[in-house]
Amino acid sequence: MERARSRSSPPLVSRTTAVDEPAFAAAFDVLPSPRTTWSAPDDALVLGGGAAATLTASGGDRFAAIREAATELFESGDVHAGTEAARPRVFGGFAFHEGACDGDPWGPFPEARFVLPRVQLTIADNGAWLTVNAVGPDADVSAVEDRLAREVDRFAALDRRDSADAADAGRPPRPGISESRRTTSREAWRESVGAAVDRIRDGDLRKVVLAQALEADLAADFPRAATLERLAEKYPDCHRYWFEPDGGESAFFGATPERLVSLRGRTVETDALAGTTGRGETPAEDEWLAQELLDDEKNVHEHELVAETVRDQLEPFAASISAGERRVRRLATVQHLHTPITAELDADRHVLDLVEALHPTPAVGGLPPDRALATIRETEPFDRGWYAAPVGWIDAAGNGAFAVAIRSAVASRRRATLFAGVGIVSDSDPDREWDEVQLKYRPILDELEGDGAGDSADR
Ligand SMILES: C=C(O[C@H]1C=CC=C(C(=O)O)[C@@H]1O)C(=O)O
Repeated sequence: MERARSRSSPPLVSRTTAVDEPAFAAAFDVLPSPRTTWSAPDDALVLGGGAAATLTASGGDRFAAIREAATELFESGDVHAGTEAARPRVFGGFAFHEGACDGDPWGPFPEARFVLPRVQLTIADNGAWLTVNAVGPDADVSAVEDRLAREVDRFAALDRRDSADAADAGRPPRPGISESRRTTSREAWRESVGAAVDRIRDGDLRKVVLAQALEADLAADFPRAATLERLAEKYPDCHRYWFEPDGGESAFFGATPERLVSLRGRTVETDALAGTTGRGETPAEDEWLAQELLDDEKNVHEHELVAETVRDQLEPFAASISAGERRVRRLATVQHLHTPITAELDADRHVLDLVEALHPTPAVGGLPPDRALATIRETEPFDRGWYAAPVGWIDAAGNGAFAVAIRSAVASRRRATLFAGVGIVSDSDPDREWDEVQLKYRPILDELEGDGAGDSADR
């Protein structure tokens, strides 16, 4: 089993200065690969370019290995961050399970990979900040300060942030899809959902989340920055992420409504999110669908299995746990049942202890976890890679925030592979679950299909 390794060793030097906010696309395009973006509803937007340090790991102990490597990286630092949001953080993610990155399109993705950006633009409530980080032999204070001065000049020459309308007018169009292939035919889907339902009715399983993948050939080059901007406008209250492995040929990205866990000090916030319906054509229809979802036994059962399990998994770490009221979370393309859960820890912990304990929640795995995972591996004819796995950041104090990487895809210049899944319980109907998968492709598919599109891939 590979151990986590840092390609450089501490100490770390980090310098930050305030800058005028550039246009997102201009900043994204000027940053070197590997690029990272991270944005959460209650967090700053971060754009990272290059790697001052890269932590990778694989195997069953990948969470512990990354925790150790991050702790070592942050052990000794000479940091002038200027603002909290620009403090050194490593950004990245994990594979769904061991061996999940073996097949296409996951070749360039390790089973765990976190990057301390070399150059980082942070856009926070208190302004825009530019940071240069260096680790090991590069960690010379005057070299870092010189590099920061050069980066400040480079960023000062970029276009300023436009109004949303002006930015939209200047963006490349959506690429369009010339051809698409599914991993799973409707017939194969009916069979595997039917088999899962039988196992649930026999008492062998309680729930399993089965997913599909959709590979789309793009009719034009994938417009990376424009896609991220459009997702930000359409999904402002989702976690949005972009991770490039080495080489920058492809990237894993998405806009997920599901937080896995955030830890600040001893305060934990997490969500149970499961149970889905569509959006209505009118506000009244939306309300009707939301009420139907709240009253629907199958969806409430599917949701409660997640909420209960998240509470149970936090229990060993917590001095107290409280769950909010179950309600409907409305997104641009779907509505979900949502229960916010908070806890106070009984001792200091690293965020990765919680990530490891919670992943995979039954919103993306199932119950009992081992049997559900075995069912997923036997049933799904593709590798999940980082789909439905934890993505997020870690800081020097062991705080962090992780989201569940759903509503996601891997994209290269002319191809994208999209992933989406559904929770199967005893009264799941294969055709309704099929339709729900198609709804869950929408956030990414909407950004790929051409604007005039007769090229829809998911009907
Ligand atoms: C597994 C996915 O969604 C999960 C999150 C919210 C609702 C879900 C559901 O209702 O089935 C899924 O558990 C996905 O979008 O790929």
